[in-house]
Amino acid sequence: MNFSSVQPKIIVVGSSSIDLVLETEKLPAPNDTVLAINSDSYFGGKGANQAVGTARLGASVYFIGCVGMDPLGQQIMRNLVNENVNVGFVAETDREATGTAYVTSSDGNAAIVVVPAANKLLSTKHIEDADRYFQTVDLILVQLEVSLEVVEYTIRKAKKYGKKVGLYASPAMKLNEEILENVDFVVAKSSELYIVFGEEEKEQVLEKYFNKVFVRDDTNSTIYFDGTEMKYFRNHNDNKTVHKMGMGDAFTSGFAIAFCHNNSIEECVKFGNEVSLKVSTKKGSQTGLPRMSDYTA
Ligand SMILES: OC[C@H]1O[C@H](O)[C@H](O)[C@@H]1O
Repeated sequence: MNFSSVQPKIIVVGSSSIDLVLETEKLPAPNDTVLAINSDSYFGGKGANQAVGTARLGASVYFIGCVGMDPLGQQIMRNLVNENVNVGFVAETDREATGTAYVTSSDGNAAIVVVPAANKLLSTKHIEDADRYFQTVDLILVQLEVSLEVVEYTIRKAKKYGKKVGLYASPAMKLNEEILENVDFVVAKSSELYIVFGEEEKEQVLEKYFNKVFVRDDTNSTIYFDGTEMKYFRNHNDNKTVHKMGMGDAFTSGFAIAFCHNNSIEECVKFGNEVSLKVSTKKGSQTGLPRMSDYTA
């Protein structure tokens, strides 16, 4: 794994939120009432998680998102600044509250309900305002917690300037061919593949989008097709896994950093898995994200 001395520049377009996590003995079944063992709040949102993930790994990161003009929005802004993420393009709105995610967590597994709120007000105008920065960065990262219109607009702008784009296809939705053609890598969950790609079988999807689609499951394994054979890598440590939330964002962050440093696809996947494993050892989507010093010291 090679980390060149050139600092990668990344724009992350996406959501930010406060995650309210209720820990329970078991995830409640429909119509159940269960008691929480404890409750806590963490910084989250797939966009902000990836902004923090890539910044901790040494990138210069611009986050483009939208928060409410409320105390939670201020906390998110302060956290991003503390994490060395540039917030010059984060919009603040008085029309919606800051996004939140309600999480029930048991045995490390999480059931998440996202309230997009201010995140859904992120518009193509906000992306346009950052136009000149798109020309200067190495990679743009997007996920699906902001409007599809914004995601598509971002990808088109990135391509206009010949920039690389990575997409974490979560929460899952059907992606159109234009998106799939124009992104350089897509991270998707195994259990949601049929939603993102329609009816196609996993093998078919991976072969069609070889070296482009990376499918993960919650045992922290990643599978892809390299043009010749299926490749499968797994980093797992049952004893240390306390929290599976945020593993996809962490994988995407690690993959993105390795990609910006021009490593092979295999190295990108291995590093993504490693970063994802780290985040699973602490509660919260951002807490356990590793720093570049963990790898270069
Ligand atoms: O990917 C994990 C994230 O999904 C949800 O958006 C939560 O905010 C959580 O931080």
